[in-house]
Amino acid sequence: MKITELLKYVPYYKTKNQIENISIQNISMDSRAVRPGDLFVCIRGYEVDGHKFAADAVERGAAAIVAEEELEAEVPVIIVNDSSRALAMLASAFYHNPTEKLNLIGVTGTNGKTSVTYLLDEIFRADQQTTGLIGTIQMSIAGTPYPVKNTTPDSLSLQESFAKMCEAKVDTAVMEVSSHALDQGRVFGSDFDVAVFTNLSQDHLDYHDNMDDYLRAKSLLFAQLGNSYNVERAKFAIINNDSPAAKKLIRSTAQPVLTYGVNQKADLMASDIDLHEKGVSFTMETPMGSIHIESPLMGLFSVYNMLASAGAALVSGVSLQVIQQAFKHSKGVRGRFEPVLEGQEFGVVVDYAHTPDSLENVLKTMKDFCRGTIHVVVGCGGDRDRSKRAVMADVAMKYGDDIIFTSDNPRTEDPHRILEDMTSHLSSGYEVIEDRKQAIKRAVNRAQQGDIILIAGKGHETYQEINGVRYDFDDREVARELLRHSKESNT
Ligand SMILES: CC(=O)N[C@H]1[C@@H](OP(=O)(O)OP(=O)(O)OC[C@H]2O[C@@H](n3ccc(=O)[nH]c3=O)[C@H](O)[C@@H]2O)O[C@H](CO)[C@@H](O)[C@@H]1O[C@H](C)C(=O)N[C@@H](C)C(=O)N[C@H](CCC(=O)O)C(=O)O
Ligand SMILES: Nc1ncnc2c1ncn2[C@@H]1O[C@H](COP(=O)(O)OP(=O)(O)OP(=O)(O)O)[C@@H](O)[C@H]1O
Ligand SMILES: N[C@H](CCC[C@H](N)C(=O)O)C(=O)O
Ligand SMILES: [Mg+2]
Repeated sequence: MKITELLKYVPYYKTKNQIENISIQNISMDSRAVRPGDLFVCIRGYEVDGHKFAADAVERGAAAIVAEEELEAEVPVIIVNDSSRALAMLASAFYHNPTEKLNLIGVTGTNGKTSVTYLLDEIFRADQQTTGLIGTIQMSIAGTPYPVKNTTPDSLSLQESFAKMCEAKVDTAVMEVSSHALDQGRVFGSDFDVAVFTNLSQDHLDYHDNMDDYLRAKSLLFAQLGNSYNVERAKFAIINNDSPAAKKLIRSTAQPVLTYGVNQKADLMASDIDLHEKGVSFTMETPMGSIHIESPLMGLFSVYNMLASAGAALVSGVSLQVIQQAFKHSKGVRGRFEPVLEGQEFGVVVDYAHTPDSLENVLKTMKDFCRGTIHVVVGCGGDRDRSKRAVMADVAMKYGDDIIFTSDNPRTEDPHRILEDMTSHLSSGYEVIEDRKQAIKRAVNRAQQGDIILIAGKGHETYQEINGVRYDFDDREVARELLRHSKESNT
């Protein structure tokens, strides 16, 4: 492809050399993957500066370089203000702007992104559509799963995936959009039709300076809504009006907004909410009429997730009846309030709650039904937001009865230090068992009929990352094995 064709999509650049005759084979952001004829884009990263690898890329045959500074190179150098965002535009153009052909829904917020994207996928499949899904657990294109490295992929892999979706005749693609991705321009240039906001609470303060900065990153999804070349379809923002962040987000978009909620007046509202042991039921009032919802999903937070996905589905033209059926038959998400059933007399639930707010939501839901003791096994990840650790411990202490603090993914941190961060302000009433399997075992041994064990923080994860090594570890498998073992030793 001619480089000048691609550069039409980059709003501002300068170059010292002639580029008119240059064609490129591919685009690369990693010098190690450059092949002859590629365009190499230098990205200033968090670990290293990609500009350092320009010479390496040229040695491997790069036909041209995109950079944020003038570099000495034997090939043309195209200088841009922001190479991450330039890469996103180049990638979209290289794959023929695939998002213009998809109904693309982006979901952002601290908690509930994976849950809402899975609900939306269920709704669109119930509507007989071919779907694409991108998020924390995996990517799937027309039912075929692919592994992922990030919740939101880098812009190059993302546009390639969108192109694959177009080839597979995907009608609607639903994706999680993390605040990191928005900040780094990974979704820049993607033509979203609907942008959904779930909620904002404390997380990622290792990356964002403060909560305002975190919200500013989230607001970029709403600010870019409708900023593409495709003006044929109406765009919509779907916003949780019960969130204190709602007003700022509503003001950040120039597109029509549909609000949802339970407390504040909104376009989609839930009333007559019944949260019970087997799920939820409520009346959903929408601009298209009211409908009774029953679902096996647990807790008030699931009502919010259903309202968010109903809003996005309705503006995409799906009927209320299809939405109602999808909610009724929802299978839930792996590792999200997932029960582990081995015929034991108490409940065991594995959940991905790794923020104070999600832990509180899950524990509140359990407290409503549990007649016995609530055992909580929880830890915090290493190399991530330190300031949420003590708050998560407080939440566990407030709602749980038998608290065991343990390791999550320590990554490169000392697990002992993470546990210190969680507990140093507490005096008593908890136990620390660093080894996660032993911690789960302790809860299983102590649980009695009518109790619930919550194993929080790792959900669907099938590994535990310690010092750069990922060891096999699946909370669900570990719990299952321990439950079977305890049953055998009791018989
Ligand atoms: C802190 C962070 O967000 N890092 C992301 C970032 O990587 P980075 O800036 O560290 O990259 P780098 O290693 O410094 O490299 C800079 C550039 O030099 C290039 N390079 C490097 C070496 C070389 O020899 N040659 C070369 O060309 C690299 O290809 C890259 O283009 O850009 C990469 C590509 O997009 C991401 O994969 C990576 O995510 C890392 C793995 C990560 O853990 N990110 C987490 C914090 C994250 O993004 N999480 C959110 C979910 C959060 C949530 O909502 O819960 C997510 O979306 O996954
Ligand atoms: N709407 C919600 N509000 C608060 N907590 C929620 C909500 N939905 C789910 N949760 C809780 O948060 C946990 C994570 O949910 P989910 O995986 O859907 O969030 P996410 O935003 O995708 O997280 P991540 O940022 O890690 O990708 C769930 O296991 C549940 O405990
Ligand atoms: N997307 C989340 C994942 C956290 C999962 C938890 N198990 C941990 O390792 O901290 C994050 O990047 O903060
Ligand atoms: Mg997720």
